[in-house]
Amino acid sequence: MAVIKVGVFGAYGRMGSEVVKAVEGAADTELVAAVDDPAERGAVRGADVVVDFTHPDEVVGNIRWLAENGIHAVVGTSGFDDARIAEVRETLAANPGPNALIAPNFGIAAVLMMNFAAKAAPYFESTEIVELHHPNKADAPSGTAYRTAELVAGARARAGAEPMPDATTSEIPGARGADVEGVRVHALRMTGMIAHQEVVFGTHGETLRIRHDSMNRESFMPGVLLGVRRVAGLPDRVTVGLEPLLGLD
Ligand SMILES: NC(=O)C1=CN([C@@H]2O[C@H](COP(=O)(O)OP(=O)(O)OC[C@H]3O[C@@H](n4cnc5c(N)ncnc54)[C@H](OP(=O)(O)O)[C@@H]3O)[C@@H](O)[C@H]2O)C=CC1
Ligand SMILES: O=C(O)C1=N[C@H](C(=O)O)C[C@H](O)C1
Repeated sequence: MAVIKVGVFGAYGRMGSEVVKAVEGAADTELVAAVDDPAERGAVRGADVVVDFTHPDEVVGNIRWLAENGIHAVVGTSGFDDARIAEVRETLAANPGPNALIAPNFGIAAVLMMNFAAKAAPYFESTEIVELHHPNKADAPSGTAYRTAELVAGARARAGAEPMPDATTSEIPGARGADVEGVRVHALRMTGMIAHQEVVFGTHGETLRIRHDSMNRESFMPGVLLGVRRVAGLPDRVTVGLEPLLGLD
């Protein structure tokens, strides 16, 4: 059995420490370096794949460094919009060899929640997203909520949906949440929470709620290991989302 050599960026953080345990616990992966300081990036030289769970301000620089050093990147760090994804695509194009997999959420159930939300969206006049996270989270809205809003907006556009009804003319700033491609996203930061999201749909006489809850951070690890195992063989230099690895559209 071929063993994949893995480095971890953000190794002492909430997610990175789980990744270290998962990589050490799997029979087909070997931990070569656990890095929590950008000055020590060089320790991952010799790795086939580096997993990044760091900070939205750091991650694009980390991916660039990995691309320049010929190492595949499996990225969970949030904070990616279209401009950042475009920057990563340019970086990878300039450095032939390694691939990057950027997954807004490595939870298999979370990926299914996003997929189901996109499928449901064309059938409802209104869709809004409520995400709930622990109060130590740096970014809002969450990467998962942002990605869900993009998927919902895309599905609505392809179906020729009208803009969602909303008569608000007077508003305390923020009361209606953030507007992501026409989809309202509301972010709660609560002690006691880990990572949760509800996509709320409404039409005449009916509503639907699709809810996902991460109960612990270990739950993300099967998705992370799947990414580690598959990133080198992905057909595209940059893959966004775990969907293609799960056979989802
Ligand atoms: N895709 C997914 O499924 C998931 C994604 N996430 C995302 O992962 C990211 C990390 O979350 P979380 O683990 O809670 O955050 P933490 O703050 O607990 O961990 C981040 C760690 O990264 C370190 N770090 C910061 N910059 C660098 C760098 N350039 N190189 C190496 N290490 C660095 C930090 O060190 P220091 O504190 O000293 O700065 C810290 O120890 C967030 O963006 C979060 O949204 C989280 C859960 C699931
Ligand atoms: O910061 C977190 O905790 C999480 N971040 C990711 C996000 O921004 O969507 C994934 C998950 O929600 C946990």
